Parts: sequence; C-alpha cells; structure tokens
Amino acid sequence: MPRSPEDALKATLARVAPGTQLRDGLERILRGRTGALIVLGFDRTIDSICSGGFDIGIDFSPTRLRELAKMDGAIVCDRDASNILRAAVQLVPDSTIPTQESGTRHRTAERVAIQTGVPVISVSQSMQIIALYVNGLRHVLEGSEPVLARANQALATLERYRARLDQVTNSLSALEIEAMVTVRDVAITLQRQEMVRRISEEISQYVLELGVDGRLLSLQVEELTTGLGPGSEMVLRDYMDPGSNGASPEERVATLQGFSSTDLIDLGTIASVLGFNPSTDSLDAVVQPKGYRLLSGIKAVPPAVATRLVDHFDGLQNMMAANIEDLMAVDGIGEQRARTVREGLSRIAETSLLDRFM
Ligand SMILES: Nc1ncnc2c1ncn2[C@@H]1O[C@H](COP(=O)(O)OP(=O)(O)OP(=O)(O)O)[C@@H](O)[C@H]1O
Repeated sequence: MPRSPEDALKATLARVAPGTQLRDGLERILRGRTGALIVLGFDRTIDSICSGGFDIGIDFSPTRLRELAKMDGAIVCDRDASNILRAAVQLVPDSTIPTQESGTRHRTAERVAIQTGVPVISVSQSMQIIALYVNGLRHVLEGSEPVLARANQALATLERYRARLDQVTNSLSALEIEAMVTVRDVAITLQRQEMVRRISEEISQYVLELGVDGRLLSLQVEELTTGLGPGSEMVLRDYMDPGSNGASPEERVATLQGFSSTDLIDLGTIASVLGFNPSTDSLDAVVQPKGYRLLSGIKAVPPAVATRLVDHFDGLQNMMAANIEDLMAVDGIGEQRARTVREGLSRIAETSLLDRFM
C-alpha cells in the first residue's frame, strides 16, 4: 500500500532527527551561514531532472556535507543519507508544478519533492531555517527546546485523557455486565479512545522529531499508553449494526479517525459510525454488546475462538450465563478452555463491578 504523505514525512523526520549524522551536517551548514539543497534519494526520475554537477559516491559525513554545501547547486544523497552521490547539481523540475514558495532554492525543493516523491531538504541562507519537503508537505525543523515544550504539554493532556478513558471504559464494562449500556455510553467510550489515540500520535511525531533528545519522552508515553486495551475496533464490533451501510469494522474505525475535532465533540455523529441515525434514534436507547471487547481481555481466547463464542451465544448476557457444559458446546472449546473462559468472564464481572462501586 503506498504511504500517505504524512507517513512519508514522519519517516523523513526520523532521518533528520537530533543525534543523526544528517542532522549534524545540516546544523553545521546553518552555523556556517551557507544554504543547501539536499535530495534524499536517487532514482531514474531524479536522474532525469539533474543537470551538470559531478558524481562523487562517497560515504556520508557531516563535514563532507558542510563542505559540499559551499558550492552552488544541489547535493544528492541516497535514501538513508549514508552516501553522497552527486554535488553541484542543477535541478530542473517541471516548472508548471504550482509552488507557494518564493526564492529559487525553496521553489525547486518543493517542486522536486512533488514531482519525484523523494524528500528534499532546503537550508535557507537568508532565513536561517531548515525545511523538509515531502510530497506536498513542508515542515520546518526546530531546535529541541520548543518541540519538547509542546511535547510536555501534550503529555500532560494525554495523562488527563488516559485517566478519563480508564473511567469510561470501566464504567462501560460494569454497564455491560448489568445489561444497562446506552448508545451514549458507547459513543463516549469511542470518543475518549479516539482522543487518546490522537494525542498519542501527536506525541509520537514529537518523539521522532526529537531523536536522541526524545528518549525520556518516549518512556513517558510508553508508560501512559500501556494496558490501553484493544481500541475502538472491539467496541465497534460489539455494538455496530452490521446492516448499516455494510461497512466493515476497519472501515468504521477509519471513519472515526477521519472525523474533525468538531465532529468528535458530537456524540450523535460518533454514534453514526455504529449505524445510529442522529435524527431518528435516541442516544439513551439501551443496546446489548456481542462480547468481543470483554473476551479480548482474556488472554487464553484467540480472536477466532472469540468469534465462535459470540456467534454461538448471540450476546454477552447469554455468554455470561453459560456454564462449563454450555461453553463446551462451542466448536473448538474443550473442557480446559471452557474453564478458562468461565473464570475469565467471572473475573471481569467481579472487577468491573468492584471498580464501579468502590
Ligand atoms: N534549481 C536549482 N538547482 C540547484 N540549486 C539551486 C536551484 N535553485 C537554487 N539553487 C541553489 O540555491 C542558491 C540560492 O538561490 P536563491 O538565492 O535564488 O534562493 P533562495 O530561495 O532565496 O535561498 P535562501 O533562502 O537560501 O536565500 C543558489 O545559489 C543555488 O546554489
């Protein structure tokens, strides 16, 4: 599957993060008050827009990059910047590609990145900034301090969001055991899961951007995201109306992830991914889960067995009421597994009710 421009930008951010040789070279160019135009990859399309310059084919080093940047023209490196392939190259991209940039260096960088799909870095001599161009995206590299400040703010938000998510998830489990879940409870859980996912993704971009300076941050995120559970796909499997628009759980997850921040505030809009109609249905309607999410919390139940259990019992309530013999009637479930499922379900029931009332 082709990567999205955002994913390609993330991969490039990792290649120029603090601690890498390439970043060291770029910082040297910046400190030396020269500029540079650096292409990160070489293929036939790049070759076809290169004019003049010379082939060098040497190992990459920050000082070599810095020295070569003193010459007019662009530098072409291989994809992971382990070799410098050409220097003093005139790049001649398609001039009809629209660009918002002013200055020939930056216009060229943007056009080359769009035309070839290869990341291009420009170091501006006059503005003293390093910018990445990846497909149609532009990203200005900052020093670690401002990025860390934003990352720490995001981390504090993640901590709050995580606490709230744990609360609503525990409450959903307890309501499921009591058969009292409403569409509103499901929508709130999906909303909170998506908020945690978004802020975690934002922080993971900061971690990439910070390279060696982001190690502590990455440990903190790891701590705040462990035991997060199966995510929105299981909630959707539990509550979606399969007949509504025929979408698969994965497609519904994608719809949820595509919602704007305004959509994400509206519980009716969120519930629409389940097949709920905000203009006719009530958020207070009681709904029954199939049991996928709770079963995913029992390690000894692989997904295929969970599906068979769900199909057999047709709803969590019937499954909760099943004894060992009932469970053994399900294809692929022997006595041992039946006991594990029974104990697992009873444990979940006890802990969710305890969490709710303690
Ligand atoms: N098409 C190109 N191919 C290779 N190098 C280029 C190209 N266009 C510009 N450059 C490089 O950029 C340098 C600066 O060009 P120019 O002053 O027009 O750009 P600029 O966008 O104003 O850059 P800066 O922000 O660094 O001042 C050129 O001397 C040349 O080395």
